[in-house]
Amino acid sequence: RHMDQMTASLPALPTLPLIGNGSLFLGDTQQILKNLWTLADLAFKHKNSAKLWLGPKLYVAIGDPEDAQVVLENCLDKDVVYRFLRPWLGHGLFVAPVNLWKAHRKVLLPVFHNKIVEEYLGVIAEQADVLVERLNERVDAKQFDVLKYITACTLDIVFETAMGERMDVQHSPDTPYLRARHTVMEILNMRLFKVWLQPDCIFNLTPYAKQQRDNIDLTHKFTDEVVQKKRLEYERKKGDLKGQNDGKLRAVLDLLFGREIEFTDEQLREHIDSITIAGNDTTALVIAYTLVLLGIHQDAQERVLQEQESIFGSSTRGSTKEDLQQMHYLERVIKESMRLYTVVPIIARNIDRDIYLPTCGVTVPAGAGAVIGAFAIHQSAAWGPKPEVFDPDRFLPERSQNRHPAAFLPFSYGSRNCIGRNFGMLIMKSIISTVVRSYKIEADEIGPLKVEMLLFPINGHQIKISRRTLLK
Ligand code: HEM
Repeated sequence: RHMDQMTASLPALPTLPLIGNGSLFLGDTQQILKNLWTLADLAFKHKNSAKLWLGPKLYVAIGDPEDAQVVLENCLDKDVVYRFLRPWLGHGLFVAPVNLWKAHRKVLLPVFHNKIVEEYLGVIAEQADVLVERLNERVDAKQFDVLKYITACTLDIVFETAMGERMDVQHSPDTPYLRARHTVMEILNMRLFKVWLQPDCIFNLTPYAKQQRDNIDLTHKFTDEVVQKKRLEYERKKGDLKGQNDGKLRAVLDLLFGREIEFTDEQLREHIDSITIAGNDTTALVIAYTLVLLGIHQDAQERVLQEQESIFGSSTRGSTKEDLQQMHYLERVIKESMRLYTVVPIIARNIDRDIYLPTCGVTVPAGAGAVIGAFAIHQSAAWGPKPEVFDPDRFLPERSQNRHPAAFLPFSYGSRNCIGRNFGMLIMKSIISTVVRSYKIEADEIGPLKVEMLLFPINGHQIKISRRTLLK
């Protein structure tokens, strides 16, 4: 009651007894996205925020950059909804409680510094070449879903750079480990949107609980073995190679030994699993959306190609960091793709103390949750008229300078934003550069979308490709 009073000026959709607005999350994943848009439209008609009750818990849905900024800068604790990830990711960075997160993020931050991730460009270039080779089977054929090709490629990149292990998913996509990962993700997704499966006491009675446990065990065992192997290597080298680089790739895991916090093997596993899970599907999806958008907008594809030719001539070699720095237009295209198709559409935080939101003029009470609608903010008034139009030049510096800094948050915002965002940009630019130099892409509209943990097109990322004649 007290919470309801404090937030009385916020608009709300009608509630039902007990479940409140829980019905927003009933139905298929396409319907759920439509419901989220209904909520966003309601917020836009008021001061860009609305409230909803999920069972006994109050949430404030935020569609305003200023209010999003206040929450993301001040409330670093993740919402309880992320608890489903705990059995899998433990206290890895993604779901770690705030105190532990602060200490660990400080140690992990330098590992994702540009200077380090740039060392991974060789791995990225190699895997991009394999991707181009694999796509060859689709040349001049009918439309196909490009996401599965891209996902295999980003998995190879993220695994090798995070763990130092070459998985070769692009050539052998069907392994027990990958199957287990997939099953766990499917169960987590299902639980997120089937509210009746959320209480542990009910979930544990279903066969999914055992299936989840068995598959999580299998993935843990896999990462544990890699961690143990790397620890042995680290101990062996510690004595004779102080500070020297033996020329081998320094994967994220290698860099987590001997730091100011001595991570246990379990903590290492939790961090590495979090990184490979947070870093893969996100990156793959943005690449796939961008390729489809380039297929739809031939003028943009032509501009990307011209920029590529000005950097590479007719070469199909991989990108260096200097090359990537010159891909200004491609960077704008990728940003526009992330704005229109925000692959992490919602960010949910726990409000751990009363917090005043300046735009909606409401103090949100401690104990409530905040749902930042990144997908809605990306199409809000902050983007001027026609936010639905694909226009990469919105990101030109002169057109960006008056925009609110939190109007664009594909990687979230504030100190708990995406730690891998620079690495992600590096991968995305590199891969798209290689694909566009090799193939001309054609595509139709993306069509209806659905929200699972991430945002997917119902009909997949359909494209048609033909080989570019100019390039060898
Ligand atoms: C286009 C690619 C990517 C997108 C759109 C993306 C998006 C995000 C977002 C929105 C968050 C915050 C999630 C939340 O609070 O609910 C996040 C966190 C995170 N991301 Fe990314 N990400 C991308 C790539 C990567 C890559 C390449 C890595 C690592 C290899 C990575 C690792 C992480 C980690 C570890 C976190 C948790 C950070 C923390 O809580 O301190 N991400 N990402």
